[in-house]
Parts: sequence; structure tokens; C-alpha cells
Amino acid sequence: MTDRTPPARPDLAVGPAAADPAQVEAREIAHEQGVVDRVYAQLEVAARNAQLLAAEGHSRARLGHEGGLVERDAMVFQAAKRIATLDAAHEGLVFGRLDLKDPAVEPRYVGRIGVRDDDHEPLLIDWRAPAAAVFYQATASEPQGVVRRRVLRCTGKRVVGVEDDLLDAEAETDLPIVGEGALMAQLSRARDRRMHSIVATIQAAQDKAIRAPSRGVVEISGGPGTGKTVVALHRAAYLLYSDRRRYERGGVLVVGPSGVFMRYIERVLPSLGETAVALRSLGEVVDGIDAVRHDAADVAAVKGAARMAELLRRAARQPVPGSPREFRYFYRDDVLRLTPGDLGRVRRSLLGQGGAAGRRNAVPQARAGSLLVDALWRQVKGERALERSREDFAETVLGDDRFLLFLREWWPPLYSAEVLGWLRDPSFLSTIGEGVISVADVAVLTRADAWGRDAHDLSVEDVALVDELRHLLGEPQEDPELLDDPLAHLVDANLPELTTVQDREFTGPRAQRRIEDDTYAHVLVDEAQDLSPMQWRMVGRRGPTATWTVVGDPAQSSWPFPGEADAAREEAMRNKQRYRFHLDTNYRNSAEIYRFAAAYAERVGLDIDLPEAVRSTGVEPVEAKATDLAAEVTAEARRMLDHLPGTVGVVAAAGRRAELEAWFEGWAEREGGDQARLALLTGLDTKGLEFDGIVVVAPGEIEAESPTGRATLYVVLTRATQELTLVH
Ligand SMILES: Nc1ncnc2c1ncn2[C@@H]1O[C@H](COP(=O)(O)OP(=O)(O)OP(=O)(O)O)[C@@H](O)[C@H]1O
Repeated sequence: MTDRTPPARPDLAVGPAAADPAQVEAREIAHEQGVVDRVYAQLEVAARNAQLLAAEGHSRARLGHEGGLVERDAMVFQAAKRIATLDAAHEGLVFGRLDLKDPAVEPRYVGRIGVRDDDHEPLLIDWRAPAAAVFYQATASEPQGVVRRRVLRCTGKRVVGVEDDLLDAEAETDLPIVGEGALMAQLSRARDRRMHSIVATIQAAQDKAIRAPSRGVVEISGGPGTGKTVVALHRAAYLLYSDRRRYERGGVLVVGPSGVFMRYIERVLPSLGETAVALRSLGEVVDGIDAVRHDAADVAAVKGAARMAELLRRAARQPVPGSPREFRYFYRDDVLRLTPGDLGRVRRSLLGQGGAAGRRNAVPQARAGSLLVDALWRQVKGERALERSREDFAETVLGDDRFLLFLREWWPPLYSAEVLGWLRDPSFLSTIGEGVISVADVAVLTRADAWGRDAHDLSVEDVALVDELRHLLGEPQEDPELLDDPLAHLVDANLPELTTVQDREFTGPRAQRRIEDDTYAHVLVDEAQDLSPMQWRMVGRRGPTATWTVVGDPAQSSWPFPGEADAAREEAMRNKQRYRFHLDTNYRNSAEIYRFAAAYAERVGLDIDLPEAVRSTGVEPVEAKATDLAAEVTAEARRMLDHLPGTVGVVAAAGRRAELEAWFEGWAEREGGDQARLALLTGLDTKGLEFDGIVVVAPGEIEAESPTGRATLYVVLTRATQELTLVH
């Protein structure tokens, strides 16, 4: 079922002057060009005015009514500038026209932003404004007063085509109806390396999700290619428009599966005039970290599990591995000794002082020093010593290099990546893991391939753990009370002796923002079915008071324990109200390709959400048996590149990555460097992406790669718009 009931499509020209279709089209284009020219001219005027007014000073801009106009014009100017630079080649500023039944009402033009004429009458309506909603919601069965909906295809400022839908066949009108329908024209276009806005052809069911009220959590579900991602991005633009103050100030965070995916979607919001959005892949959610490497499936399954939260909570309370376990101090006639038991008591008392969240880094070194001095003072027995006051004693101890060195080692500021590194040690892991993780978990986490080379070499899965620790430990900060530390001169020189190689390796001086700055006013999670419980905790921290958009399709999930992830997702949403939207038309795949993918999914027992693919190409997917895999795959990729106008993806199991690159060495340059139409990908890399042609290398290997390999292969099979070849 398409969202819009197919409109009536009579002969090309309706009405009295049934003329040559090409002539009618040319006449219509010329007319629309006149309108578009007027809009651009007015935009230039607005831009000049905005510049002049802005030059008069910002302060006026926020005063009174006139000020409001300045602000608006400046916005128009900014948005227009971005549109002009970013998307002129693909998408025009004016894209829609509505002709209403009431002949007294002038046609309305809809565009990426709103533009008014000199009398402040709307010349172009912002697609997000209430007056534009009918452009998307009118259907042939419910025309809502619209007779004809027209989509203008522009290249830059030039109108190159129009596509009409006659919505009210009963209406008495002599409006000509031109073209094949905007949606089909849009869906058949060649794909490039970027996702484009669908602002001209948003379908009614999609529009409902986009314009849902900015409350609680909007959940968008649907099978492959139903527009979940692109709809969610348009929703972000809609929210910024409808409550700019709240969302621009509070920030909008978009979380997606990979860096490749973030690059794929990064143009959509700027092309809608919005740039105030943080786009982060799961490996980049924590400031200053950009992890791209994935752990092996079994390692990822342990690191992402909910039990890691308790494991890390325990780790964050442990003594620093390798730090001194006791301390002796000679004072007058006394030998004072802090035993492991004494130090444990002081540590627990300090941990109790880290604020409501019990954060270790929130307790300054000076506070730790003072408690240790108390513990020492309680042991002072000798008469000569007791002649002196506690203050004298404290001054002596705190001025003693030996004590200060001990203090630095025993209560240092802790970096989360450093604490994560402690988990590499089997005995540390066994101590804190008792009753939390299994022997099998310990075996997985202590395997050589479970961790990177050092604290900076983090996997995507590690990032959620680092974030958990950041929130358990608090920000490491220089202790202001120790800034004039008499020991400062000593510390630099002595650091190599003070810490083990491992300690220093895991002490990352990463630039981090403050924890309080992590939150956003809106959080959009794409491919939500893939988040592990630990990743839900990380993302949840970004939006305790935010509104949310959550997008996903459970059948495409690469997380093996959905129950646990659902619980963590509930926790992250904190009982917010849900608004659910379901999309059921596949706009990506040809009907032939999706039929093939759906049959596969059913055969292997995936519980799929079955959308209807609306576009048929007559080209069935091909399965080939290769005797020489490299030769077959490269020949097929060559064939696709030669006759498909857009992109081609070659997908193989992660284990074949290096081999695949060798097969295609030099191809990227041949196809035009960065603009290359060819991409080499692993199964997981393909999440959320699409290509005109897909070549799957040894699909059985992708299936066998992880417990969720079948779901991954289903994702791969649903990436192509035109052609799909599997080489076994
Ligand atoms: N209304 C529309 N008009 C034109 N194109 C559309 C429309 N809706 C979706 N599309 C196109 O369909 C393709 C699939 O959209 P999108 O990637 O958002 O789907 P998805 O549901 O997130 O897919 P998946 O779950 O498989 O990753 C994109 O090329 C998108 O531009």
C-alpha cells in the first residue's frame, strides 16, 4: 500500500486546450520559472536587508517587533546561503505548488524555507509551516480542498521539470496535469554517496511522524527502505523549526550505527537549512573519541551486556592496581603504619563523599590527604609526639615529599579509559567479577583480541564502557589545593618511577567536555535495534529530559539478546510517553529485489516486518557459483559500474576485508577518487546505506560470522535499488 492513494491520471492535458504534451510541459515550466525567479530575487533582497540590518547591531535584533523581523531575515539569509552552497546542484529552493479548489485562492508555493514579499505576504511557505501540511497530507481519496499537487524539479535555480498529481478528479478545472508523478520520478533516480532530502515527496503516513508533537518519544518502525531514517531527519528539521529556541539552545543529537552512515546522511539536514545538529556514530558519542573498530561478535556480546554496568561500578571503587598497599611514617618516637585495612576504610569513606553520585574524582586529593593524616594521627602514642597539636602534625606530614608521593599514587585523578584498562588483568577481573560475570565472560575479556593496543585504541563497543566509567568516576581534575604543591618539581622527574608502564599507557589526557554538557534537548536514535544495553545507557544519559525519536526494525538487529536491550531502552526513556508510527512501503528496493530478500528472511526464520515495494524494474536478482571468486566478483562489479548510473557496493564478511581490498586495488582512483561510485563493505558496514547495485561475496560467510549473521545478510540483501548479485 502506498501512502497516497494513486491519483487519477487522465490524458496529459485536461481541459479545453488539449495541446501537444511537450508544448504544455514547456509552457508550464516557463511559467514556474517565472515564479522561481521571483522567489530568488526576493531572497536576495531579504539577504541584503538582513546584512544591512545585522550591520546595525545585533542588540536591536532581539528588541520588539521590528527586532523579530531582523532575526527572521537573518535566518532566511543564513539558510539560503547554506542551501545555495550545499545543494544547488541537486535540490531547488522551491519544490511544490498547490492549486486549491477555491478559485479565489492563489496557488501556494512550498519550499525549503519561507520567503515573504515586500509587503510581508508569503511568497514561499516553509514546508514545515502548518499552511504547508496539506501539501503532504492531501490524497486522492481525501483531497482536502487540493485539486492539483505539483512538484517542481529544479537544478539550482533552473526549473527542469514538473510532476503533477491530480487529487480531485471531480473538480471542475482546466489545470493541465504533467509528468509521471513525482514519487516514481524521485525513486527511480540514480543513487550517489549521499542521502537526499525527500522534502518534495514526503508521503502522508511519513508526514504524520514528521509532524508529531514534540513530546515524549516518537517511535518509528517499519521494514527495510520504508524511509525511517529520512523521516526521522525531517522530523529533526521540523522540531528545530517549530521550537527553535528550545532545540537550538538545548541541542539535537543524532546517533547512528557507523561513521560511513553518518557521512551518508550528513547532507540531509543542511539541505533543509539546519546545521545545529550533532551527528555522532555509536563510536563517537563521547566527546573526543572516535572509535571505528568493532570487537569480535562474542567480545561485543559481553562488553555490551547489562552486567557490565555492575562490573564497572565495582572497578571504579577498587584501589588503583599497582598503587602502594600500605604506608609507614616515622614521627618523633612513633612508627605510624597505614595497613591495607586502614587504607581500605579511608578509601570507602572517601568514596562515600563523592557527592550524590559517589564519584571518586569529585573528592579532591587534599581531602584524601586529610583523612589519611587523621588515620595516622590516631596512632600517635609517644609523649614527644603528643606534645604537638594535630595541626602541627598535619603540617609536617603534608609537607613531606614521601607522603605526597604516596598520596599521588594512592588517590590519583582517574581517567575512564585507564580504569577500563584494568579489566585486562585476569586476577583483577576475577576479583571484581565474582557473582557478576561468568568464567566464560572472563575468558572472553582476557583474550588477546579483546582490547586495543592502548587506552586510545578503543573499539566502538568500548566507548559505552568508557562513558559508564566517566559517569561513575566524574571528571578527572587538577586539584586546586595542590596546585602550589611543593612537590610539583619532583613529580615530573619522578613520574617514570611512580607509575608502571601500564599505568602510564592507560592514562589518557583526552580532552573531555564536562559531564553536565552531555545532555541534549532532542535525541534521535537510528538503527535502534542494534544498540546493546550498555549503549542504551550511554545514549540515555544524553537525554534524561529530552524528547526522543527512536527508529528501528527488529528483524535487522545485530544485537543477539533483544530482551535485555529492550529493558535498557525502557530505562533510557524513563517512562516517557510513546507515540508510535509504522511505515509500510519500501521505497528503496525494486519489488524483485525485496521479494528475494523477504523470501530469504522467511526461509531462515527471521520475524520480518514486511513492507510493500512499489517500484518494479523487471530485473531479478542473480545467484552465481564461482570457481574463481575474485574474478567473478570483480567482473560483476565492473559490469554493474558500466551500466548502472549510480553507486555499487561490494559486500563481504569482515574476515575477507583485506582480501577484498586487494582485489579492487586501484579501482577507487579509476572511478574518480572520493567521488567513487564503488564501495567495499562488510555486512555491518552496510547498515542504513543504499546502492544502485550490490554484489554479495560468499553470503554464507556473512551468515556464519556471528549469531545474528542471518539478520546481517538480510540487511545486505535489502540495500540495492536496481540490481543484486550473490556470488557463492
Ligand atoms: N517519500 C519519499 N519520497 C522519495 N524517496 C523516499 C521517500 N521515502 C523514502 N524514500 C527513499 O527511500 C530510501 C530508503 O529510505 P531510508 O534509508 O530512510 O529507509 P529506512 O527505513 O531507514 O531503511 P533501512 O531500515 O533499510 O535502513 C531512501 O533513498 C529515501 O530517500
